[in-house]
Amino acid sequence: MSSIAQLLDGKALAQRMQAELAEQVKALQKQHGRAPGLAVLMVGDNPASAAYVRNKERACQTVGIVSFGTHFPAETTQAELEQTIWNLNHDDRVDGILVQLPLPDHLDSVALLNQIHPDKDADGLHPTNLGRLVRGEPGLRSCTPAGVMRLLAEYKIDVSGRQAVVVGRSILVGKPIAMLLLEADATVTIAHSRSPDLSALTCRADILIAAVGRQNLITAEMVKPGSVVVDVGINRVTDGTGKSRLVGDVDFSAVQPIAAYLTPVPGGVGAMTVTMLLHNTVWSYSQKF
Ligand SMILES: Nc1nc2c(c(=O)[nH]1)N[C@@H](CN(C=O)c1ccc(C(=O)N[C@@H](CCC(=O)O)C(=O)O)cc1)CN2
Repeated sequence: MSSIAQLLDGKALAQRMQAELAEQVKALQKQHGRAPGLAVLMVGDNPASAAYVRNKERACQTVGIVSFGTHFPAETTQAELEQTIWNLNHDDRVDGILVQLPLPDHLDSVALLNQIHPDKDADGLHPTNLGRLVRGEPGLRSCTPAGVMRLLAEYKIDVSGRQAVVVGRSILVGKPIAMLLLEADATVTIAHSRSPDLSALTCRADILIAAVGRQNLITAEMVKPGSVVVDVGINRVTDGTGKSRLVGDVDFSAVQPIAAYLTPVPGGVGAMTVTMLLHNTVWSYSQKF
């Protein structure tokens, strides 16, 4: 008899966490006389980025974080953005700063992220915070990877001593999630576009993290029966009728009868990303007192 994977419901967990954060923010505001503040820098008119930024601003409102939205035209220069970050670094009302990615091609995103003060680095992408992560020290953790770990913990999925395979090596997801899994005592393999025989690696995984951004990259044959499959992919596809929808990197319907746990897209990891950003902003604020 075949069973079906239990879905890891990121949307429900994100809602519960936001309710808790709202209580925490209310108490902190009462105690310290101001609410935490988050500044989101968006450059250009990428429609997906604009939607994510709107979601972030709405989520701030939900939990009582003050959001300082800054939307710049696509032709904004590196120097102008660096000046803005300098101002935000020195603004006492601002506890978290993030630069919505991707940026237009003429901008150097790495150089820009490096300008954010590490204590206000709400996305956890500054070299200091990535260094703290590697050293296992407290610090701001990247939102999507932290959301994955929170989701696994919620479902009491222990990764200690288990084989984890991360497919993808981005700074935003692949590398930090690998470090978080390692910190939680998993045996971690990072696979990428140059890894030969990807299936041989993924089939060994007790915990499989797909973070590439390619629809149906992970097929049923690539999944170990009874494993935990976490889909971090966000791919917008258009069907025959012209309707667009969001899918992950995992062939969901084929993998669902094989895995023990599986994250849906949407409603899985993506739903946790914004909540972890709010969590980071409140954490940065709390560190000041
Ligand atoms: N500075 C950053 N830029 C980007 C990040 C990031 O973490 N920091 N990640 C992505 C985009 N992103 C946040 O910015 C993000 C992606 C997806 C979701 C999300 O809620 N997904 C939902 C579905 C939403 C929908 O229907 O469109 C889900 O999967 O359930 C939130 C945030 C790239 N840029």
